[in-house]
Amino acid sequence: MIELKNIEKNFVSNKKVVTAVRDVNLTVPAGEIHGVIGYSGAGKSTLIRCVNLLEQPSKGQVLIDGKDLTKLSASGLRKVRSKVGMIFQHFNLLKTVTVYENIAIPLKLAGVPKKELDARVQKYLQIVGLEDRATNYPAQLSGGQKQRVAIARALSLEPTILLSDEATSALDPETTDSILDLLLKINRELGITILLITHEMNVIQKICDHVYVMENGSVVEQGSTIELFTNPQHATTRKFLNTISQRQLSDSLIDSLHVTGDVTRLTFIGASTGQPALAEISKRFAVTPNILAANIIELKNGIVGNITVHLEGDNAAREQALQYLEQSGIQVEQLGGLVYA
Ligand SMILES: Nc1ncnc2c1ncn2[C@@H]1O[C@H](COP(=O)(O)OP(=O)(O)OP(=O)(O)O)[C@@H](O)[C@H]1O
Repeated sequence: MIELKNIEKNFVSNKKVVTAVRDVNLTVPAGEIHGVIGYSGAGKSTLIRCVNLLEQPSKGQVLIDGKDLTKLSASGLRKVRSKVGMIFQHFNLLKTVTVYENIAIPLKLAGVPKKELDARVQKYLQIVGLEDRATNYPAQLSGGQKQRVAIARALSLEPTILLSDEATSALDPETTDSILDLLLKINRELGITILLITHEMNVIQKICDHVYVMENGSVVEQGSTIELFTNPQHATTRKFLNTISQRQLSDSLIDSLHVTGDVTRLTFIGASTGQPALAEISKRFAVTPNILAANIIELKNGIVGNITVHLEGDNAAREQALQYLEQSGIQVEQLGGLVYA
């Protein structure tokens, strides 16, 4: 379990104090995957580097499995740090040695006996699917394969926690997916707790249980991934969600669709995604729903469907139809400022 309590980090740059992280609190229970998302400069890297004290926080406490890292001796800190692996955007592999040595060297430094060392390297190369690449050099591997080696290197020290600093940001979408699948597999099969930072909403969507949105050093919104995808509160969260599915239709798009009435967004969560809700309101009330946009988003812990409709019908019929949808567990939200004439 990771607990950050009131973490603040200040840097002095050109005689000015820059507060990179301010009063951040977060708890990642054992076995979960939590993600911190934010734009460049939000403070994500500084925050994640505070977790293993690569950055010493200016204020606050960092607890790993209940132990406050800021209060430990150097040897105590080394012991707790060995439970915390880390992977990076640019992989940080040694270029002049083989894949095998990249994994073996940190094990030697950690004092793992030679006999066990070989078994560990083979085991983790197999877990990341690179057992046939042991004698290759990093230059002979693709970006995705390099990240797999970095993951094997981190796992071979058998941590309980993995920190991921933009691990997929240098990869194409398909390779990103395969690395995210690998992170999910090690979370599920090895029970490893993961805290990641990213600027990509699809990373949050695919593997996170819980999300923190960061801006100017602070967490401006947090919640379960499903909560954030269905009921975002902060403008920055909404902007990130727009990168996955367009939440708001612009006035010009509505005009171009010749829509003259209400535009309503319906959000279906879990079981409600299977309901024939639009067919039902057409049958029950004197309304005609025209679908303007629709999508379905698969999250780690569920499915969220969105349909944006233009609902035709008189005021009373539309009100009854929307009430019926809400009573069926569907979230109803009016978009734009258009009022039915
Ligand atoms: N060593 C440092 N000295 C001075 N200022 C720093 C230092 N490291 C980070 N900062 C400042 O702290 C703020 C947060 O930076 P940080 O790298 O943590 O953000 P980020 O969200 O990870 O952004 P990016 O994704 O671009 O790395 C920025 O204003 C940055 O300039």
